[in-house]
Amino acid sequence: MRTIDLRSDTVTRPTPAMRRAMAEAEVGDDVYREDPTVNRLEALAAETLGCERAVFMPSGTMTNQVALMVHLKRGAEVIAPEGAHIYEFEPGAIGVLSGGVPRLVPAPYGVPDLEALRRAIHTSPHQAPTGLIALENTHNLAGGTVVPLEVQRKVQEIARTAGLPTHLDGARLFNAATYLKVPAREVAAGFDTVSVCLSKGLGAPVGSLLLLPKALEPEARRYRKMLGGGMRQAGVLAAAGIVALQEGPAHLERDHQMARALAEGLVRLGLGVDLKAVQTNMVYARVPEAPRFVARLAALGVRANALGTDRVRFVTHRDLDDADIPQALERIAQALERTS
Ligand SMILES: Cc1ncc(COP(=O)(O)O)c(CN[C@H](C(=O)O)[C@H](C)O)c1O
Repeated sequence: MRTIDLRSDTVTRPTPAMRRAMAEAEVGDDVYREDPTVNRLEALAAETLGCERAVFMPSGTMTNQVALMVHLKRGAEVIAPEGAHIYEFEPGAIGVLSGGVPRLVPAPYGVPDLEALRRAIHTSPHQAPTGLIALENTHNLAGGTVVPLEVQRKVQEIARTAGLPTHLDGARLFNAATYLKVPAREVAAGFDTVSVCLSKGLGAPVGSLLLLPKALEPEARRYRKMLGGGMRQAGVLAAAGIVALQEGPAHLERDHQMARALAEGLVRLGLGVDLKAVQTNMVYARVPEAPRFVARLAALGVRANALGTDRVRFVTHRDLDDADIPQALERIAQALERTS
């Protein structure tokens, strides 16, 4: 029986084109900036996203945390939307690596409440100073939801007025661009730093990029090295990243359509799904005793992640066959029958 893996788009495997590029990659020592393929990837990413420079790193967590280290002084606050990955799933790194303090603001569907965000900016000497405003697009825990460009621009205006930098956790920036039907550079526009993952929906086996101004690059590279992210012949990985940037975005619309079909099927099965939140490649469903349900589902050959006791996340991606979603729905129905 074919296992249908809906745990995350991080499970995507390198394509044959990526493997060929990896095998043929020209390499050098990237710590000395001599890996031609890493240099090509970084130049391509900066050009694609309309930023001055890009730094290749092993993970999205590292790109986010290096950005926070560049922006934040110890004891400064980073304002972020509730459920932000930089707070929820980068295990305490904010406090450990940058000495920053998270200040979460309400963000229904991942869209920050602008009034709450304005109020969260500290100026009193009795409080931690605000050092950064961060957004997440798409927003993972909110459901893979998209922050509208005009909201991003309003947040950037608030930050500018307050003299604050901005960071975008754009792990799934290309999913947001696909949903908005705009070039990726429009989603990245206006932020001081932007993280973009190659290893999720774009399909690369490893890696993320931190997009940033030239002036911040030396510090970002120093922090990357400090964290052990200085890589040697990383062109083998960057070669796949180039293919992912060039070919990956075209597959995302299908991922979104599969998620929509899955969501509608789950509703038909009686599960609680907020269809308004199903905008890209994620579906969150309310399922009683979620961990037990996920275990039963795994025994039926469908893998998904339980969040807490009553939510299950399903994520679609390019490695799924067209038959996988209908097949997954059949197996989900079986798993549900076993509970009744
Ligand atoms: C918005 C966002 N920003 C950053 C990251 C970190 O990327 P990696 O460190 O896993 O490369 C993730 C990974 N998300 C992973 C997933 O969704 O399966 C897990 C939760 O960490 C993310 O969703």
